[in-house]
Amino acid sequence: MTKRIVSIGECMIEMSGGEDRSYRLGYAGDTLNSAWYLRALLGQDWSVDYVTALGADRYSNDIRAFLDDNGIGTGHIQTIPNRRPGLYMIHQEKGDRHFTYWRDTSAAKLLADDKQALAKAVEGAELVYFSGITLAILAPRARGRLLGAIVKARDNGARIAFDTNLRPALWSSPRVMAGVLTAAASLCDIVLPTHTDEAPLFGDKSVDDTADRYLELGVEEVVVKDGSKEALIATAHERVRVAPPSGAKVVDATGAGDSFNGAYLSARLNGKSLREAAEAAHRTAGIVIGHKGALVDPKLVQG
Ligand SMILES: O=C(O)C(=O)C[C@H](O)[C@H](O)CO
Repeated sequence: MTKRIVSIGECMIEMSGGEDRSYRLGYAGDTLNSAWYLRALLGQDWSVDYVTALGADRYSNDIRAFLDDNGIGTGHIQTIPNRRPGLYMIHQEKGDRHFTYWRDTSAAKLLADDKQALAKAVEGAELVYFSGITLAILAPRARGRLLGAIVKARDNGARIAFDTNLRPALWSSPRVMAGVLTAAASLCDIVLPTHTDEAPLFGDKSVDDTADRYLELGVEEVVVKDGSKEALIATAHERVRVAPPSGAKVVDATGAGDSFNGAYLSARLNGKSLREAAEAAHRTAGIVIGHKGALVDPKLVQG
């Protein structure tokens, strides 16, 4: 029987490149990016569904077709007729990627408005994945509805994976961001934060501090990414440190963490150890950062 993964969040129109003012149009968003790499790396005994809301416009229809063509389930995507997808542009500055968003009125902001649709979307899932961006785009009551559906899925046997994915620009204040992300993480089995993003907000002095903070909440497996430095995978019984392969060429770091998560989770679902999963994750992220935009041809990461 096919096992099910559900990833919940926002897919946007992505404009990458920008040399001579020419851009490449793609579709991306952190939770979709992870779903993309999960789809690329898992066998056909797994189905990967993307849960979001889109409009009925041509770009929304293109996104649906793009997901369908690439084997990502669209059956639980809601349609909000008077809304459109959000958009973001990537620019490179001081060795890192930066995002500018047009997403304030995107359809995805309403993805948790229909409680029943949400409950149906996560039904029977083995793994539910979401992120701090998923929570950031929602109104406070919608956040509560989403977390309610996630708790219910967990009670029914799903494992819950969460990347805190800090985006201060999407939150009303750092205090609200820290409070909501901490509360959400406490409901999860696997949390995949990025140390350098979390350190200024939570005062973590090391990757171990970041891991300890989530372990203390009761999270079973904490996967702390740290850019080009070693990742730390921590459980109550084990701490594994895995360095990325050296010599990766960075063209565009967009999607590095998301592809790491997708590869890590797919390896764990395939029964790999913490170390093997982190090695596979670094390998995949190392390929993704060599290309523009968040999503690379699945064949490039399957080898
Ligand atoms: O920043 C966001 O909201 C995005 O989802 C855009 C990018 O695809 C994502 O951040 C990359 O991690």
